[in-house]
Order: sequence, then C-alpha cells, then structure tokens
Amino acid sequence: MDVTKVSRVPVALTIAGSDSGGGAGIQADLRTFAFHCVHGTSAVTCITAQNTLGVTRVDAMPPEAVVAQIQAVAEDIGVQAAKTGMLLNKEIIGAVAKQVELLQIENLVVDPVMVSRAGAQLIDDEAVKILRETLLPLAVLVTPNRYEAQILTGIEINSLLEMKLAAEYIHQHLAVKAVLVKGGGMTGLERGTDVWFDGETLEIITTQQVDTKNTHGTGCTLAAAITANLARGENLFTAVQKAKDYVTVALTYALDIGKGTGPVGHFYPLLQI
Ligand SMILES: Nc1ncnc2c1ncn2[C@@H]1O[C@H](COP(=O)(O)OP(=O)(O)OP(=O)(O)O)[C@@H](O)[C@H]1O
Ligand SMILES: Cc1ncc(COP(=O)(O)O)c(N)n1
Repeated sequence: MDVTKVSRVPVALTIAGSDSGGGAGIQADLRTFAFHCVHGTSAVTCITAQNTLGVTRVDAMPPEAVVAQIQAVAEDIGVQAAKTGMLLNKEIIGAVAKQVELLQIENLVVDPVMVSRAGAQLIDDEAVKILRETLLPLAVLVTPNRYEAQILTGIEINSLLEMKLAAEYIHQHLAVKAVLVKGGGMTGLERGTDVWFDGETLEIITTQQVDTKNTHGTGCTLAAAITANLARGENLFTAVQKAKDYVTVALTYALDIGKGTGPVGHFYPLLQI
C-alpha cells in the first residue's frame, strides 16, 4: 500500500480548560483545529466537571504542569499560533504569560474567559488584574464577550454603541493590538453582531442570526477558528471574518444533546454526506 505522508502541516496550541461535556474548552478547540486541517496541541489548565446544564466542579492544574505542557510542544513541534481560554487563577495566568514571552509565541489570541453564561464571574479580581497586566499586551487579538468587555472597561453594554465604546476603550487602555467584542450575549438585533477595532478601523462583523438555544462553546470555537486561520497564514482580519462564518454555520448545526445548552456542531459538512 502506498503511504502518503503530510509533510507540512500548520500547528496550533490551545491553553485552556477541559470540558467533560465536550462542548467548550480544549475539546471544542481541538475539533475546530482539526476541521481547519491544523494539527492541534494543548496545555490543559484545569479540569471542569461540566455538562449542558453547567459546571459542578473545577480542579486547577499546578502552574508548573501547564508550563511543562507548553514547553514540550513548543520545543519540539513548534507553534504557528496559540490561543488561551479558561486560565482560572493568577498563578496560571502569570506562568502562561511568562512562557508566551520566553518562547516568543507570536499570533496569540486571548479569549478572556471570565464570566459564565449566566453572568457569574469565574475568576477573581486579582486574576483579572494579572490578565490585564501580563497576558493582554502579548496578544494579537483579545475576544471578550459582552460581560467580559464590561469587566475590562467598566462600561455597561446594552447596545451596539456601547460595544463600540468598549472596543475602543480596550484598545486604548489595555495595550492590545486588536479587539473583537462579541455579541452572542446581546438581545434583539445585536445578538450575533461583533465589533472589531485595531486602532485604525472599527468594523461591525455580522452574519445571519441563528435561532437556537444550543450555543455552548461558541466563544471557544470562534477564538480557535481565528487561531487556526492564523496558523494557516491568513492575516488577522481575514482570519476573524472566516472564523465568524464558520461559527455561524456550526451554530446552525448545533447539537440538541443534554437537558440544557447543547454545543455547536463543529463538523457540519460531514453531516451532509
Ligand atoms: N444566536 C447567534 N447567532 C449568530 N451568531 C451568534 C449567536 N450567538 C453567538 N453568536 C456568535 O458566536 C460568537 C461567540 O460569541 P459569544 O458572545 O457567544 O461568545 P461567548 O459568550 O464567549 O460564548 P459562550 O456563549 O459560548 O460562552 C460571536 O461571533 C457571536 O456573534
Ligand atoms: C473549560 C471551559 N472553557 C471555556 C468555557 C466557556 O466557553 P464558551 O465561552 O465557548 O462557552 C467553558 N464553559 N468551559
């Protein structure tokens, strides 16, 4: 039998938590990387006991274990692009930022996971401070949702105008190169509309709204798709646009599993075979 080897494949790294329900976190990220034909590597930061109804327990990894995973991947396999998700505490955030800097990982997308779907804060104020000071300045893009943007700016967000103000504030005050304020948590016409700002251009990025309750993992999936596109060599804005299209279709193929909020469907075209 002829053996065909793939000699060149882009590699992406996700530094995030595990979701036992398989809808968000590392599990969503690796599926998204695979869909984009990008080899996915991972550094697990915490283990969540989670399903479509919520999170019942979180166990943090020791920061040194997170560092060892990042080093193992970077030193041997290499990383074309990386993303961070649930980092949980200030020790892990500080350790991750140090590694990203030491290993000179460029193309870092930070999904600042801070707030649960119900609006509850998942990391304490001290961890938010360390995130702002150490990790955000290393990111090419930060992708807060409505509630995370509120925490980062102090601006209450109820409208597109306030999403724009928050995007401008984050760019100006938090030393990030570009920001995408996500509108999945908005109501009415703004639901599913995101705001991009890179210091020069402010863009409203929108697709059709998807009428589904099964939206678990949208934030992770969007950031992972952006990261995969960067690993494939796309420029940042194109990477964001393509990722937004991907999430929209994944939402239309969302999985109706469990009693609560089901996850998006990452491999939707395969369902058509
Ligand atoms: N019903 C929807 N229709 C279209 N796009 C949506 C919908 N819900 C979320 N999105 C899009 O999904 C992406 C993720 O945004 P969202 O605000 O949901 O992130 P998140 O809050 O981090 O994710 P999650 O809700 O999974 O915690 C954004 O591009 C957003 O516009
Ligand atoms: C382990 C883990 N990481 C992240 C999220 C939030 O994910 P999302 O914002 O995509 O729903 C989650 N629920 N669990």
